[in-house]
Amino acid sequence: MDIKSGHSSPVMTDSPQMSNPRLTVRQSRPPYSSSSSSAAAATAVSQNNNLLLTVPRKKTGILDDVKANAWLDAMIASSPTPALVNKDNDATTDMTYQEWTVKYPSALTTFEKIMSVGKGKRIALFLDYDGTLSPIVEEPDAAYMSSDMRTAVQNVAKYFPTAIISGRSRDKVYEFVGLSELYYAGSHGMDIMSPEGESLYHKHLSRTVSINEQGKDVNLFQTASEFLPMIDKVLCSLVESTKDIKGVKVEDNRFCISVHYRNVEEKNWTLVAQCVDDVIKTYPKLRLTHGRKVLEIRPVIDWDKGKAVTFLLESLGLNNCEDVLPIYVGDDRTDEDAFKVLRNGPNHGYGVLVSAMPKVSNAFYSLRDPSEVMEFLKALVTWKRSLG
Ligand SMILES: O=P(O)(O)OC[C@H]1O[C@H](O[C@H]2O[C@H](CO)[C@@H](O)[C@H](O)[C@H]2O)[C@H](O)[C@@H](O)[C@@H]1O
Repeated sequence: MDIKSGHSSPVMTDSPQMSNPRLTVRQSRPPYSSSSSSAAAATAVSQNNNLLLTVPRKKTGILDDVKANAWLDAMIASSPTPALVNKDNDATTDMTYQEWTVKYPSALTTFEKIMSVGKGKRIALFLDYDGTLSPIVEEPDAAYMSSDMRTAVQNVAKYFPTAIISGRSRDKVYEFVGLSELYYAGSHGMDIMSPEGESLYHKHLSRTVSINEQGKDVNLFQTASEFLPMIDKVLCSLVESTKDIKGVKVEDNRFCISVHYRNVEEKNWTLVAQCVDDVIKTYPKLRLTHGRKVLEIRPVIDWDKGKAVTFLLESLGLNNCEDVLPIYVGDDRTDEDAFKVLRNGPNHGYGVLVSAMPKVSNAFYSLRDPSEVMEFLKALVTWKRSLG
C-alpha cells in the first residue's frame, strides 16, 4: 500500500565508480542499525500500552486515526509468522489453499502447460530474492540461500538470461547470490548491473555507466542517483528516531531504506509507524510501501520492479517479441508490479507467486515456497536439455 499517494496494492496481505565512487562503493555506513533496549526506552515503552501516547504531540504530530489504522492493518497483515502458518495449516486451510490454486495453479503441476507456451520461445527469467530464493528468516542479514539453490540458479542461467530483482541493495543481494553471470537489480530495480562483458541499454535514458571495479567490466543503470543525499539523511534520522524501540532494524538498501519490525513486539508497531511517519512526512519526494514485516521507504520516481523487468527485456533485445516468454518468480507486494507488467503489458509472460497462503495477485501461477522454486528451476533446465 502506498500510504503517501493513497494508492492501494492489489495484494490483500503481507502483505560510475570511476568518476563517482558513490555509485558502487558506499560501504562506509553499516547496512544495518539495530536498536538496543536501553533501560530508559524499555521503561518508556512499558509504561505506555497506548503507543500513541508515547510520542510527544508537540514535536512529532500524531498519526491520524485513519492513517494509523491503515498502517497497522497493513503491518499486521504483512506475512504471517511461520508459527501462525503452521497453527492454521489444518484441513480447512489446506482446502482453502487448494481452492486458491484453481485460480493460481501450481507452476510445478502445470509445468507442461507452461512449457507448451514456452516451446520455440526464448525464455527470460526474473527472480526475486527474499522469500523466493531464500526462506524468510528473523534476521535479514542471515537470509542465506542454500548451495543447492545457488546451483539451481547457476544451471538455469546457462540456458536462459536470468536476473535477480530485489528490494535489497545490489551489493548485498550480489553478496548473497554470488553468481557473476546474472543480471542484478537492487533497490527495487533502481540499481541495475549487467554481468561482466554485457551492456545495458535504454532507449529513453542514457544513464548507463561503464565501470571498472577490481578489473571487471560491468554496466550500471541507476535511476535514482540524485536521491542518494536525501536517502542518507533519512537513514540517519530513522536510525536515531527508532533506536530505543527494541527489535527494530533499519537497513540501508542504498536507494531505499527498510525499517524491519519482525522482531518488535506487536504492541510497539504503532510506535515504529509513528517514527517512520514523523521522518518521511517532511520528505514529499519519498514514499512508503509495505513488505513482509518491513516498511520500505523509497523515492517517488516512476520506477519499480515492473519497470526494471521492461528495461532488462529491452536491454536484452527481448521486448515486444512474440517469441519471448518472460517468467518472473516472487513472493512480495513489490513483485506485483512485475506480475502486472507481464500480465498486461506488451511483454506477455507469466508471474509466479511464491506463497503458502491464498493471496490476491497479478501472477498467473503459484509455488508454495523456495523449495518449490528450486524444483521449478530444475524442471526448466531438464526441459531445455530435453529439447537437445
Ligand atoms: O525484493 P526482495 O528480495 O524480496 O526483498 C524484500 C525485503 O527482503 C528482506 O526482508 C525480508 O526478508 C528478511 C529475511 O528473510 C526478513 O527478516 C524480513 O522480515 C523480510 O521483510 C530485506 O531485508 C529487505 O531490505 C527487503 O526490502
